Amino acid sequence: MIAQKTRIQSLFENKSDDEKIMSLFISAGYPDLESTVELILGFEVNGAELIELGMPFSDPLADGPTIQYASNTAISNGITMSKIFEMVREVRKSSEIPLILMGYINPILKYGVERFCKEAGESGVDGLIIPDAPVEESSIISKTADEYNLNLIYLVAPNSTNERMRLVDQHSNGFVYCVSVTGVTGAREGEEVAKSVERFIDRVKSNVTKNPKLVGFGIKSYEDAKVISKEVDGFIVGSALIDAIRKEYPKKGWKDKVFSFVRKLKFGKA
Ligand SMILES: O=P(O)(O)OC[C@@H](O)[C@@H](O)c1c[nH]c2ccccc12
Repeated sequence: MIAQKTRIQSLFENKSDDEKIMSLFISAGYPDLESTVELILGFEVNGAELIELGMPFSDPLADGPTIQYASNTAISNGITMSKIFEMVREVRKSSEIPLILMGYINPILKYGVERFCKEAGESGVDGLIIPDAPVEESSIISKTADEYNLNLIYLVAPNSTNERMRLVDQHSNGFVYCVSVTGVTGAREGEEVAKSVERFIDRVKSNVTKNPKLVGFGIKSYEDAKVISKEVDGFIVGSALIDAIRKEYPKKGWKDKVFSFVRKLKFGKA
C-alpha cells in the first residue's frame, strides 16, 4: 500500500520558515461531551493549526494535576472511545484541521489495536501520541498505524541521549514532540522553562533532522511560546488552555472567553 500524506505532513510541508504552528491539547469530553467539537472548530477559527485530542484515562502517568482533572471530569461525563471517534467524524464534516489522538496504551490494547487504528483512520484522525509506548515498544502498534495512515509521534526530553533522539527521529513521522522540561505536563513559571530549554533545543536540532519539531510542556502565554519555540516549528499548549476553560465554565459566554485566550496565545492580543 502506498502511504498517503496525512494532514499533519501537509501542514508542515506548506508552512513557511518563520511561521510557528500552534497546537492545542484538549481532553475529549471536557468540560462536557457537547462542547468538544465546538471547541475544536473554534480553536481552528481562532488560530490553532493542529489539535491534540486527549483520550481520558484513569491512570495518566505523564500528566500533571490540570490534565488529570480534565481527564477525570471527562470520564465522569461518560466519555468512551466510540464517543471520541464520533467527535472526530463530526469535526471532519466541516474541518480539515490535522488531528492527533493522544492517550495511553492500555485502553488501546483493551479496545484492540486493529479496531482502534481502523476506526481512528476511518474517522479522520491523522496521528497518534502514546507516551507510554516509546520507540522500543513501538512494534505493538506501528505496523497497524501505518496501514491506516496514522503518523506516530514520539517524544524527546532533556534527559534523552543524542542516540535516543536520533532513534526517535527515525521512527517518528509527522513531527517530533520536544518535551521542554523533565516531569509531568502543566504550566510552570515561564522563566523556568526558558532557562533550560536552549541547550536542549540545540541538541534536538543536531539530532532530529528528518522531522519537524514542536515543543510543549509548561507554555502558558504568547510570550512563553515566542521564547521557547524560537528555534523550532511551533509549540503545544494544554494545561494553560484547560485552566482557561476551568476559570470560565459554565458561566455565560465562557466559550468566547476561551477563544479570546486562544487568540492571545497565537497573536499576542485578543
Ligand atoms: O499541559 P502542557 O504543560 O501545556 O503540555 C502539553 C500537554 O499537556 C499535551 O501535549 C499532553 C497531554 N498529555 C500528555 C502526555 C504526554 C505528553 C504530552 C501530553
